[in-house]
Amino acid sequence: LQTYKRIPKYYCVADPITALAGLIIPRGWWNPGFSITWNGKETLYTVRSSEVVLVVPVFFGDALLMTSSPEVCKEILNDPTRWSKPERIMGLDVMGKNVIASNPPVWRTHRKIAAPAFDDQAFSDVWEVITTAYNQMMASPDWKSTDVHYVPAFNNITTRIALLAIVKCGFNIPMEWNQDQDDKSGSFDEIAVTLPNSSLRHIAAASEALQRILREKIITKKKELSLELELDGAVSKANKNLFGRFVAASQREGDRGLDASEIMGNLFVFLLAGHDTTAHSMVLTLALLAGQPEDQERVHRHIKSVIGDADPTYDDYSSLAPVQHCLYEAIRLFPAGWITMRLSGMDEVWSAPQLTPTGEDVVVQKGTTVMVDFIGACRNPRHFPSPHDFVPLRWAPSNDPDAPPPPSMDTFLGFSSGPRTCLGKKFASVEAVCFLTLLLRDWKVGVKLAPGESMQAWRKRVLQPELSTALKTGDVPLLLTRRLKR
Ligand code: HEM
Repeated sequence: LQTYKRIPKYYCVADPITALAGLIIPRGWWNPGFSITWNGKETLYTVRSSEVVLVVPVFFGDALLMTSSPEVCKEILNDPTRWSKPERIMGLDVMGKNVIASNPPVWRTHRKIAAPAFDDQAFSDVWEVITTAYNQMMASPDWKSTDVHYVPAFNNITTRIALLAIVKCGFNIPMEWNQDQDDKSGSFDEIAVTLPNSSLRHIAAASEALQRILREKIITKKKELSLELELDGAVSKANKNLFGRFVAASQREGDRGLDASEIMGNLFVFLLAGHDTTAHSMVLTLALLAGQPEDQERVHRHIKSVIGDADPTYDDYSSLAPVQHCLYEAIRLFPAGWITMRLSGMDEVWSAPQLTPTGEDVVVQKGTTVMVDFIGACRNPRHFPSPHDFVPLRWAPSNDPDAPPPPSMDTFLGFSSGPRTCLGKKFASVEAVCFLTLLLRDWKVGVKLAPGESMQAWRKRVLQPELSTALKTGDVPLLLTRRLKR
């Protein structure tokens, strides 16, 4: 009641169930039942004619503000010192402090170590890993022997592809598409079983298996790096990835550097952040393209015009922009990182278009928790006309002088914004563009409708993501038909 009295009247008070009741339970993200459905999320703001919504808990917990205003979101995200991450989302530090679950100055140290690992060499490695995995997949009897292939859960395929990319390129640890999946002990396949199911109650289980695997690998890596430095005076190219960088930084700085738990903490969150997110974005892109054959044909023709029947190389990446547009449009509709929270370090006044129905500014008191709502911001109709439609072409510059310009990358918050913007943005884009290019070159992606079902009904039935630590799809069934080579 005290909180409620402080709230100016013009804020909308949201229905606590629609408005993410799970998050206001004091156990926060660790609430084992934490799982939020998609229902109503797209229209949360438009039905209230307000880009700020206040969530008032009915029984206990603090009120919190949610916003879909890209202008306000950017203002918040641009200043991680004034707007810190609240304790309640620090649960991701189960294995140790890390770049995601920390605030400045600790966050700055971790980010500085990790950022250089995302360079052109890493992206070119990602490209190669994905191409090899795709070709191994196509050579398997399942795929080779048929021209029409029904996959009941295509998300399992994209999940393995994404795991391969981060494990091989981020950690330089051997893993193959067609590795014997029966022998999982001590390998990343062991945790792959739990990781895709990354609701937080599964994370604890995954982290135990991962700790065991990583502890051994860190010891081996330390010995390897010491030997390299002794013999060559420098760390080899093979160790200039995330794993090598975190271990090398801890050795270099000695007691002042990262300890073993911080190395593990970072490797764990990179696996998590770099795995599920990209996997779901790739399968959602395919599902949306399956529902819009004209867009799929246009992209297929473009791919053929760039690479013909050959495998693409990393040099082709920038020529494959239409594929990237489909990915961005899928992320815009279903942002894998769907929300983040910040705590105001001082009193603030927000001033932006359509923040409130009356057009007034919003006063935010120090200590208020704000949910930066990436779903709301990515579907904000001021920036994205027809916000709920899949329109890959909106991202393409048009020759028509009357056409609206493509959305500015500055207001697209699918990968967040500011100094804490997603570190893996290009990694994810390169990985997804490579995989989608190969698949769309060779296969027409469609769906199997239930009797009497329309495409719209299929989309409504299948594309109902669950909002957990990341936005995730359920099983996405796809029907693939081989294209004839010309
Ligand atoms: C389509 C795929 C992806 C999407 C949509 C995505 C989205 C996001 C978003 C919205 C954030 C901000 C979260 C917050 O502020 O709480 C974020 C942060 C982050 N992402 Fe991604 N991400 C993706 C893939 C990746 C990949 C592949 C990696 C690593 C290989 C990665 C690593 C990170 C890291 C380390 C952060 C934290 C950055 C910091 O706080 O300084 N992400 N991502």
